[in-house]
Amino acid sequence: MPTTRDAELAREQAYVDTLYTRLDEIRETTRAQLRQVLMEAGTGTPQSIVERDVFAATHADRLSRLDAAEGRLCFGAMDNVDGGRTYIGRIGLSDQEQEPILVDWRAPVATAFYQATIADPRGLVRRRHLRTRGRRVTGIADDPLDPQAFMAAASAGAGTGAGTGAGTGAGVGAGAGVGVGSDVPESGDTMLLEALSAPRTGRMHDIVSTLQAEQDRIIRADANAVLVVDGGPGTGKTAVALHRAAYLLYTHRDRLLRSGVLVVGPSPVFLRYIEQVLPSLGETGVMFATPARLFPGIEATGEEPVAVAVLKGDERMAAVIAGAVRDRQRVPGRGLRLRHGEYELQLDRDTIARARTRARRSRRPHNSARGIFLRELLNVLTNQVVTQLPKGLFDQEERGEIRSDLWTDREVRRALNDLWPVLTPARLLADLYASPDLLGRAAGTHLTAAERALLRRAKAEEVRWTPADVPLLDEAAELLGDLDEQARRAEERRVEAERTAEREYAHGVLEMLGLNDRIDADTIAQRWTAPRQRRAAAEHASGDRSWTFGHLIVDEAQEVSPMLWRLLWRRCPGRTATLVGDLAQGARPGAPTSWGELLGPAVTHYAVERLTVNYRTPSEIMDVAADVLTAADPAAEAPRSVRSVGRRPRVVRIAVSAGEVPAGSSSVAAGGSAAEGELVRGVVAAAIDAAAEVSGGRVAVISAPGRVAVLRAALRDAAPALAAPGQPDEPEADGSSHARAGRARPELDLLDAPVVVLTVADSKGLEFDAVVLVEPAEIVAGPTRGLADLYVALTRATRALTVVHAEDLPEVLHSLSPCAPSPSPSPGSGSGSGENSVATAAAATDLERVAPAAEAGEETITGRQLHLLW
Ligand SMILES: Nc1ncnc2c1ncn2[C@@H]1O[C@H](COP(=O)(O)OP(=O)(O)OP(=O)(O)O)[C@@H](O)[C@H]1O
Repeated sequence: MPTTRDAELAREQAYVDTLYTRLDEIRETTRAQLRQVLMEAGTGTPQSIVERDVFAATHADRLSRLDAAEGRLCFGAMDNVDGGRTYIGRIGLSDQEQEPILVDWRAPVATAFYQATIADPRGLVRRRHLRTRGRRVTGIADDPLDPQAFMAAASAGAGTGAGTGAGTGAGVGAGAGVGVGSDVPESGDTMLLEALSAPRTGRMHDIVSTLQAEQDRIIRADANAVLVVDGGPGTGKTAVALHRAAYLLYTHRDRLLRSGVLVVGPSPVFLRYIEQVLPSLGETGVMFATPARLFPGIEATGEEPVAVAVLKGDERMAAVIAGAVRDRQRVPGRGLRLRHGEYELQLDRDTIARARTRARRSRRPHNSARGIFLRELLNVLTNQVVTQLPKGLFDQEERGEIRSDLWTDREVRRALNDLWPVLTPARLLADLYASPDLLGRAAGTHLTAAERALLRRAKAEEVRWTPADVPLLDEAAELLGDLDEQARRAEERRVEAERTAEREYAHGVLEMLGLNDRIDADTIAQRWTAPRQRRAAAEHASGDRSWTFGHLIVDEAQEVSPMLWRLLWRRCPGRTATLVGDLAQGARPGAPTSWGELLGPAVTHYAVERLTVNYRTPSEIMDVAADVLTAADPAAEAPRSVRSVGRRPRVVRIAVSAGEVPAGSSSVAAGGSAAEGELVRGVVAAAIDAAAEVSGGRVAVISAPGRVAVLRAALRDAAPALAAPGQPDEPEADGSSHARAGRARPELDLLDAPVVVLTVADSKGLEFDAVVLVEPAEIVAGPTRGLADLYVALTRATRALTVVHAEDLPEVLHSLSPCAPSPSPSPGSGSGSGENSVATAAAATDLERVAPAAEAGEETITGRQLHLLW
């Protein structure tokens, strides 16, 4: 017998059917309009061509947004006090009479959907969530928002969590979730819990249907300011930042499509992890970059010791670079003597100094002020030649000839070039690192001798740029100015990139319209100028250092060094930015402890919004992580986990016979001692076990950098189906700095593997169903902020954490020690029991025979080179 709920489902299905029918109609109309525009020959007046291109771009844009809305087109509805109902979806739709039938989630009216609570119902009596699969409505969840209805629902569905005032986030109980057809009402919390408990796919998804009130407020905050979104791990900072980008592009579309939005994230793997979110929301006008790629033409893949990266990020380096540029504008103590043919010429110290002052006063960058300097000195030299000529006064034309003779004279030219050379940023920096004299003069009193020694590189040719070099190159470029040649090449690269992008785009459009056989992509790409403009923002940034963005979004902002901030503000001089981060996760030794300190004097006005609910890490794991946070900063507050999974972290201790040294980069690199072998086998077994536990989900093995290569190789041997085939063996076990040379970026495949081995730095911002954490003591003892790194590693898992160690656990992990209450997996966890792998048996055996570890050997994972410090 059909229930009320079945009737409700049928009613919602009918409405959703109407929406999809309308979506199909609009799509078909748009497709037809686009087809018509594309088939026009385009031989009219320039104005008509421009108009046609603008139409084409508008239709194509609209079509791609309509396509992106296909999945979960409508996900909710609001019942208003006046009896009306408003449906909320990924895009706005109107019927044939232009009456709205679906409201875009970003429209002002949709705010109530996310923010209404029982205490503040915002004119609503009920919020309804729709669960859909394809075009089918499979579930309904209601949040009653008027108190009487709430009481009624609460007594009808006691224990389901109905009416907890969804939108408040925390407090979702485990085990909620009711299938279709049940008469027990579901709430918005059920939907949230479902989303949070779903297996991870290696890619972040949009959260538009379950956004929480505190998140929504941030997304809709004023665009014209610097907004800091602060929050612990898993609080949705990244998700919020991306949804904010989509919101800003919707609200300020014209302005932001012209100038673009720049999103900076910590690593290529991270960018790959988030790349689908904005397209799934129908937005593409965003440029993504890692700090290593913010200087056009350079991909900074080198690595260097943490202390060097930290020094390069120090604001004093701005003065050093400025000093280096000034130092290359030389005035020799005794002036210059030159021979030009039969003429003896002389430039005394004062003359050169005067020319230099005049050039500097122009306030032009070095390479363009050079013209003034050279002109001054060539004039002086020309005069000297003229006065030595018997003929006396010369007219302008003859003087000009003398000048160009002087300039083509190799000796004269070399001497003048030496005084004020043409410089590229790369040349300036490479010379600086290679020469103690240059560095000494440039640094003046800004750096100590020990700091100068840190920057020193053996030979200029060996320079491989690191991420920390990028802001220095940019700083230098700012002071040096463009070389004509450089600018020309950059422009060529940009035009080529645009052409390729247009061809691909046109190809996609033709495929979509089924016009492949009637018109070719090149023809469209050539005549279609509007998309070129549309794509220009993103394309420009990779080839044009001077491009400025309309909005800047920085993820993991706590890692940004003062020098990198200088670069970022040059890219976004309007200072309209969303900066998301967590100071407690900062890896940089001596990192600032407040946002004010981190942002420095360049940003005097900013607002901080705090997210407090952890949507990722279950409470069983977060309890352990919270101890680490407290040890690092007793005043810090850990975010509250929104759910528990009934599974405590598992610990596998590898028994080591006395006398065997458990850790050490050299033994690790070489494949190691018997103890190392045991540890590696234990880790691989735990990873296989975890993969079985989260079947279909994702597992990360997180270790100190020195172990990554060995663990990857061992995993590939033991379980090739689980390891990514192309996993890079970086960073090198020997700690060499040539880690990523010449690779076709295989690290990007990492997210597609069921099990990946990562350093803490590479795992930043990512999440996995299960994490196997290797030798936490090594992570704590690393060259970055060890406790912060441990905190990051512990908070990556959505379901299961296994710690494998041979050394003693760090004191902060006391709750995991065998003496602490319930260290072993709790019964009924739905995991660990009865898995078919050897690993479970091995783990159990190891736990049983917790042998006293050998005295921890000398810590050898030291001075690791790290590429993630900016
Ligand atoms: N409202 C929500 N609905 C569904 N899922 C959510 C919601 N908020 C956050 N999540 C999920 O929680 C997880 C953590 O979010 P996110 O990665 O944005 O956190 P974060 O604060 O950036 O974490 P970290 O600081 O560790 O990088 C993601 O899977 C995200 O999709």
